[in-house]
Amino acid sequence: MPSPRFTVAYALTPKKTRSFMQQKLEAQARSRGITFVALDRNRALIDQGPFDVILHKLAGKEWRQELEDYVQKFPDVIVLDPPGAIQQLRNRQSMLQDVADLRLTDSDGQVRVPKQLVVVGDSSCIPSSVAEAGLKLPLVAKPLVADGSAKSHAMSLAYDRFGLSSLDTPLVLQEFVNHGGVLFKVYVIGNAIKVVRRYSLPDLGEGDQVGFGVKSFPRVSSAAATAEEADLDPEVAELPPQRLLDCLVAELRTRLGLSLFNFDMIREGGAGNCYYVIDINYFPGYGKLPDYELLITDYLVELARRKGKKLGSGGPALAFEESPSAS
Ligand SMILES: Nc1ncnc2c1ncn2[C@@H]1O[C@H](COP(=O)(O)OP(=O)(O)OP(=O)(O)O)[C@@H](O)[C@H]1O
Ligand SMILES: O=P(O)(O)O[C@H]1[C@H](OP(=O)(O)O)[C@@H](OP(=O)(O)O)[C@@H](O)[C@@H](O)[C@@H]1OP(=O)(O)O
Ligand SMILES: [Mg+2]
Ligand SMILES: [Mg+2]
Repeated sequence: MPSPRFTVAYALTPKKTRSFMQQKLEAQARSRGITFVALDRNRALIDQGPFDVILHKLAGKEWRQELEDYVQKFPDVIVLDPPGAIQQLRNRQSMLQDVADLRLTDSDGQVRVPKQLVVVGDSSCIPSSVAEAGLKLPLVAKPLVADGSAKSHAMSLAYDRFGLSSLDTPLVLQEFVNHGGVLFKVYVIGNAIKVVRRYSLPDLGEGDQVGFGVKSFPRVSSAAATAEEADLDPEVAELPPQRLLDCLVAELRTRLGLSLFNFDMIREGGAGNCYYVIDINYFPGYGKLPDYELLITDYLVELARRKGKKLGSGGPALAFEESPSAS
């Protein structure tokens, strides 16, 4: 009798499909009884399947409706993650609210969010709003909406109040926190947590780092280049305490209702135990994470176990295997 397989359908952008659906993931998953199936976006979702899991990162009301209809028809399907929960991360105000509410403080450190201000009105009011809110310059200006578009990643630094009114609204203005030029990307995959170091913006306010007006800056921390091997100051490079991360992740998983996300964390002054979460991303670039195929597969196997499915092996995890056989 053929061994039961666990079918994971995916609906991702072409860019995400390329970075995530690597051969090593498909091979690893197959060797443990899991089959990936690309959803056909030209056909109604409800006419496809059935599937055990739907992995997705697509925007739009239509897609959301399709998912809801599918869940009604197949209530046993696991949707990673529920669209309603993902929605919270698509706005940089609601994104950090759970971290702010958490007020996490223990013997290992504190976790905060930078002081921030949301401006939705005319940009001419930004200078007075900043003064009224008591925000300290320099500020990071971020588009309010984080919908994955290139525009939603267009960041600027405001060194002084001149030029603030030239910024595009709606936006979030966040106090810049000096952190030694390194940030920690904390990846969450179910119960698994992986932390990597990435280059970040240098500290501001010293020597030639003093700027004027408002300047845009590139996507410094999402580059594939990691700061893992770099010759960093050991204090700056020291990872956040594991216990603090465990506690933070457990809380965020519950509060956000998500199991696939990452967040950017910085350490104030590059030393000490005061941390800030500055960004949370749904279904981030796992493909850049070493051994991500093992972590994703482990999580899917765990989901199968929870569904009471005993998985048979689909063959060896050899990277040169052809596409998965039908279930
Ligand atoms: N409050 C802050 N203090 C200091 N540096 C910051 C702050 N906010 C952002 N940065 C720097 O700017 C970068 C971009 O900001 P952010 O992570 O919010 O943007 P993003 O486009 O959502 O990033 P991602 O590519 O991770 O989705 C951060 O990785 C960090 O280097
Ligand atoms: O493109 P990459 O692989 O770098 O992944 C990035 C991902 O883009 P993708 O979803 O198009 O893949 C981004 O998603 P959107 O906000 O743009 O939706 C965001 O999650 C980044 O934080 C990810 O970078 P990471 O944080 O993992 O370094
Ligand atoms: Mg970020
Ligand atoms: Mg982001």
